[in-house]
Amino acid sequence: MTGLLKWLRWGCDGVESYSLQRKIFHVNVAALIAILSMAFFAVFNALTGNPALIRSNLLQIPFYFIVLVVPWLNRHGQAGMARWVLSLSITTAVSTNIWIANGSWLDLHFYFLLFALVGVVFFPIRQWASIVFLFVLNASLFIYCEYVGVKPDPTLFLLGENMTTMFRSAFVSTSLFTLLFITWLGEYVANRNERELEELSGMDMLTHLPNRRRMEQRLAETIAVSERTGQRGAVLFLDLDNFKPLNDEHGHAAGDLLLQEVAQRISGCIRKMDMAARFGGDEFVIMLSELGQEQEGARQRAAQVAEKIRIALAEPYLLDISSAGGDRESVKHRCSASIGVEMFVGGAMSEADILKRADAAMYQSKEHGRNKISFHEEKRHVWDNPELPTVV
Ligand SMILES: Nc1nc2c(ncn2[C@@H]2O[C@H](COP(=O)(O)OP(=O)(O)OP(=O)(O)O)[C@@H](O)[C@H]2O)c(=O)[nH]1
Repeated sequence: MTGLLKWLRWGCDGVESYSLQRKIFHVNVAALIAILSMAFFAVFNALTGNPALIRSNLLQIPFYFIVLVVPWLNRHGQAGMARWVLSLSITTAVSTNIWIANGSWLDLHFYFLLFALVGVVFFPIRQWASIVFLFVLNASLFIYCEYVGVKPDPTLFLLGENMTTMFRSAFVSTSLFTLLFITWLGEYVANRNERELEELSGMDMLTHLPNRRRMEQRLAETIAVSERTGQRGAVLFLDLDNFKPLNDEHGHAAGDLLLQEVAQRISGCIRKMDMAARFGGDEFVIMLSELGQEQEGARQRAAQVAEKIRIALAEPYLLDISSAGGDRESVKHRCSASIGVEMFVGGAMSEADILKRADAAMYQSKEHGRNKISFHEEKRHVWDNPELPTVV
């Protein structure tokens, strides 16, 4: 499977633009689909024993080789050539089949509809003339076959009625299914690229807060500074309580609005030198630095900020959302947060350990009835001291 994925990604590595990478990937995937479909129908054709269909199988042989060249061209930096080879060879393969054997009798020309549309998937939008050319070429071929018609080889009429219906349904449905698959694949890859970009940019696109990666980097830096200065810091792990019902009742957009409002309220409770990040879903992490060198004082300061945030988030939310009919309505919603806190000083613990402990403390808050703040208690967990039994 990884070998196949590597083959499908031939030519993508080293291409800077995500959009071009996507086009190259689609061309390789389409080449694979073309080869598999030709092979699939070749087996069917052979099984019928019909002379016209067997002749069409033989005529398709060169196209297997031509289409196989496509990923190879991509791999050698010839993405433009690969697009044209694929686009023209699939149209020619189907045309040959229609004019030499099938005619328009078996509805194979529905593939021209697919080819008319996939230009937009293969070519960058700025090459609009190529997209339009492929559209006009394939759409004209489809219209000609559908309304003027191409006579099939007379031996094709020897196929029984059932077999004819089966071929027709197969050609129409596989061409439409391929279109659906390629469109879905485009969406899937675009979404994945968006997530990757978000990750790289260090920012959460919904709330405009830093993301997990950025927070982990900053935490590592703060630990290093703390090692030098002896200044204590704290990590607050925050998870909203009963957030899911808001999504379920008023839709995802309402949930998004609430997350944005939560981000603003948290930002309003902390100093410029601190940092709040969205870790994903309804989880946020806040890092407080320079809380002083004295343990109890630092702990109290962290508790004050956590309490300020807890109170701010428990205030009612007025969400301005659109109803299904397009009207706008204001929804009043109440929501709270469970917070877990872990204190740190110097480099005794890694950033991953600190986050893990703050997360565990947050779960204590959930267990104790939500809308609570819990500090991570030393020696509570097995990983704190493997020699001690876990205290529950
Ligand atoms: N609107 C919206 N919802 C999201 C987003 N990311 C995750 N979610 C939803 O957030 C919910 C988080 O689930 P939970 O934390 O288990 O739900 P909860 O109701 O808060 O449960 P408790 O934490 O146990 O109180 C899931 O329903 C996700 O679908 C997002 O970006 N926007």
